[in-house]
Amino acid sequence: MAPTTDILSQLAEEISRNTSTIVDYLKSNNLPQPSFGPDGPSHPIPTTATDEKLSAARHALIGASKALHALAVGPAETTRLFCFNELYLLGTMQVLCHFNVPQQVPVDGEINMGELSAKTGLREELLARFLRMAAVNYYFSEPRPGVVAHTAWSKTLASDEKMRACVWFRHAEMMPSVAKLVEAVEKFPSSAEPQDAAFSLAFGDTFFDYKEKHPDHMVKFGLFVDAFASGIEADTAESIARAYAWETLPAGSLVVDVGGGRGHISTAIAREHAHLKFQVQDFSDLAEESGLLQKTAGVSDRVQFCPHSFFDPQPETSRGAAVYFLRNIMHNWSDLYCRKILKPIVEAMSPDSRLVICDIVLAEPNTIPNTQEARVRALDLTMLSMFNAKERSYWDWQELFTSVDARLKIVAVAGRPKLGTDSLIEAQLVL
Ligand SMILES: C[S@@+](CC[C@H](N)C(=O)[O-])C[C@H]1O[C@@H](n2cnc3c(N)ncnc32)[C@H](O)[C@@H]1O
Repeated sequence: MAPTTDILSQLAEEISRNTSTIVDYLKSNNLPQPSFGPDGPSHPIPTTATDEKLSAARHALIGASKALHALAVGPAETTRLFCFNELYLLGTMQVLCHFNVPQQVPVDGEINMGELSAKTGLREELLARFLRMAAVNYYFSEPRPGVVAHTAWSKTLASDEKMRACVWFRHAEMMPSVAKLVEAVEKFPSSAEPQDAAFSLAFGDTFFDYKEKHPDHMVKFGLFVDAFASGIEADTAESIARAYAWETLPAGSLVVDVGGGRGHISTAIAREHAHLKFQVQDFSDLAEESGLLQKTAGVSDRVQFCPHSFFDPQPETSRGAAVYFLRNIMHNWSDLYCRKILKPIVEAMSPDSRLVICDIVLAEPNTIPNTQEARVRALDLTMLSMFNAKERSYWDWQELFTSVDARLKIVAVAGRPKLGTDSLIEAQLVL
């Protein structure tokens, strides 16, 4: 039987209710209302993971308006026009960023198309076509024919190279990898090897080996990661420093930050918890930068860098540590390689040692807001296409741990509202 429920009105009501919550919040906190204009706020609804009511209203509003939009367009039209706009919007934004168009449009004024063409070197007729495609998607406006101005959206790209790196990464690395997904899945349906991932088929090298040979990609990837990690509900070093009971560890306890990069997370934790010592393990080429970071932060006496590959046995100096901490490491690797990373850690753990992993714990389908789930599903497939790796559910984590050592059991998981997308998964050798 054909559906009779008036779902459009239900969604409209949900939109109206959550809009009121948000508008009231903005008014009572004297905050600007969202706007497309160049002076519109870049984070109009300033939620954080801990701001539960506002965050829930925002997710509900986005989710209900997404559903209402889908129902209004309808299934056949959605499929007929599948990703049509998004594909060319991505290409358009990459062209505009490549020709430095966002930086050449005055942030609080206008410029005519001819002048902009001369400044950017992008032929005027092409410039106009790309700009008009961008403008129907809220990036740039044409207040009068032939005149260009910023919107709040395009303004985010004008002064922030990290934002431009987001466009670049999606276009230059994700799109070619996505185009190779069918080939990767057909040729290597159950491969655990990064060299069989879609990225490697597209670029002829694994993700990080390619970066090493193309430093320009490495730099832009770093900018992209920074932008991604600083968004609404992102997990900052500071939130991680507060999300775990670091204060309960005995004075002088050692935390080993495995694959810790320059050690920015250890530094943040060290600053808040003066009774702890840290060993940051990563490739030796990060030693200098790491030392500088610790010095600037005034924690050099408690945070030391140790060149170490996580596939090798833990050094003597870090055996029996209080905590082995791994942030955003495991989701870059298949189970096969995760076992190779965990084995030397487990061998070094004492019965009191904790393994603390900071990564996503995938929720069961349909148990979190659609917008949040869509984001982690996309992250999961990013891990597949870039590395042949994955995001994991609670049971995936537990199964992985058990496959390394039957005694390794999850003892706690800290997630929302203390953290945003990631969780802290704490495991111990339980005899
Ligand atoms: C996604 S980053 C995460 C860095 C850091 N944990 C953080 O949360 O910002 C992955 C890190 O793993 C490091 N890495 C990759 N292979 C490694 C290996 N075999 N041994 C040690 N570190 C490695 C990289 O150099 C990089 O710093």
